[in-house]
Amino acid sequence: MAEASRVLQTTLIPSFHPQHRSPIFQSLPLNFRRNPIQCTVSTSNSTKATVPQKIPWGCESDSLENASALQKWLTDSGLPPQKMALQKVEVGERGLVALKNIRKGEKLLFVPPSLFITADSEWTCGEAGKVLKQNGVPDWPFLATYLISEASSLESSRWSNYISALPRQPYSLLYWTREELDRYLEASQIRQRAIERVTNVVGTYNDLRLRIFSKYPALFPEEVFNIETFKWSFGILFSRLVRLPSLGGKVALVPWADMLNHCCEVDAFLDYDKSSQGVVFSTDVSYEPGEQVFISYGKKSNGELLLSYGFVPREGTNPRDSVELSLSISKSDKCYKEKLEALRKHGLSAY
Ligand SMILES: C[S@@+](CC[C@H](N)C(=O)[O-])C[C@H]1O[C@@H](n2cnc3c(N)ncnc32)[C@H](O)[C@@H]1O
Repeated sequence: MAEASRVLQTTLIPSFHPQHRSPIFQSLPLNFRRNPIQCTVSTSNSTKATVPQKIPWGCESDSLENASALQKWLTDSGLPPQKMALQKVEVGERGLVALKNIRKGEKLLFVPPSLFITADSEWTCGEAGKVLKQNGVPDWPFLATYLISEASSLESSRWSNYISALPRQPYSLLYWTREELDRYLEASQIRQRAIERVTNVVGTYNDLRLRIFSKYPALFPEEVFNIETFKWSFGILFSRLVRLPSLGGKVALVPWADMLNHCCEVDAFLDYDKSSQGVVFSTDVSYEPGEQVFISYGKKSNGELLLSYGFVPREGTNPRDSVELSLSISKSDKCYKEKLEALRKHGLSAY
């Protein structure tokens, strides 16, 4: 058997039929099919009674209640004056909106490194950070644990204003039940990747619990470090962590920059700018006051956007949307060689 896969320009995620919506979808506006589909479903009911069901920090995903405190803290912490403000928006619920005219090609943001959250950031609970380092915990689980630790430190954490403005439940496939993954992603290869992602997050948490948390219960109490808080922190990382090519691919949470929503039609990417020493992006379109400013999260299909960021762009607006199809040719096929050659001519790999 020779197999080849090809990326075709088509819609990846089957549309959600209102009759098949789970409770969260039922609360969406009636015109939800015209808007990007935001995807968060109920949390699992397998948690123990001692474990809190709701994350006690952060805010509702469309809430501006902590926005002014966030903006003040950012300014006090060295963020230069901005041409954008955090506001409610039509695409992405909250986002950055132009306050002044913004020219095409203009550099924006300038978030200084002192505001980045990385694996090198200082812990409010230094002992906990030391234990994770001693155990060689890799960046992602390290940062996920760091975020929970800082969130639970409340006002003592230097990130408290930032964490208070993060969504209490990020839009993420991590909150979908297995039944929902099976039902809504039935025809999509994203289904398998989503199942693997959920399994990895649960496995990572279990591994940390067995190897580290259970040995240091005073530093990592289960009421704080549990699967619900890990789903939250991984959901935040998946949807907000940026890779900075100019810093050797370092990953960081960059407060303020992470308030920018994605648009499939722009080509503007976050990166560290060595000359201004901050995270910036250059716009590739101009904006007038009141317009939402967008960046690109990458040239991703709808399925990939759903997998990482928990949303699907409005139907027909993603020129990068694609689906993988497997083609096969039987070796006993009389024209096996010719067909293989024809595939190769079209740039398709075969094995
Ligand atoms: C980096 S955050 C952007 C800021 C976010 N809107 C907020 O209020 O915190 C990424 C999240 O924003 C939302 N988002 C970004 N771009 C979007 C879009 N084009 N359509 C719908 N939601 C979007 C998704 O919930 C995604 O997980």
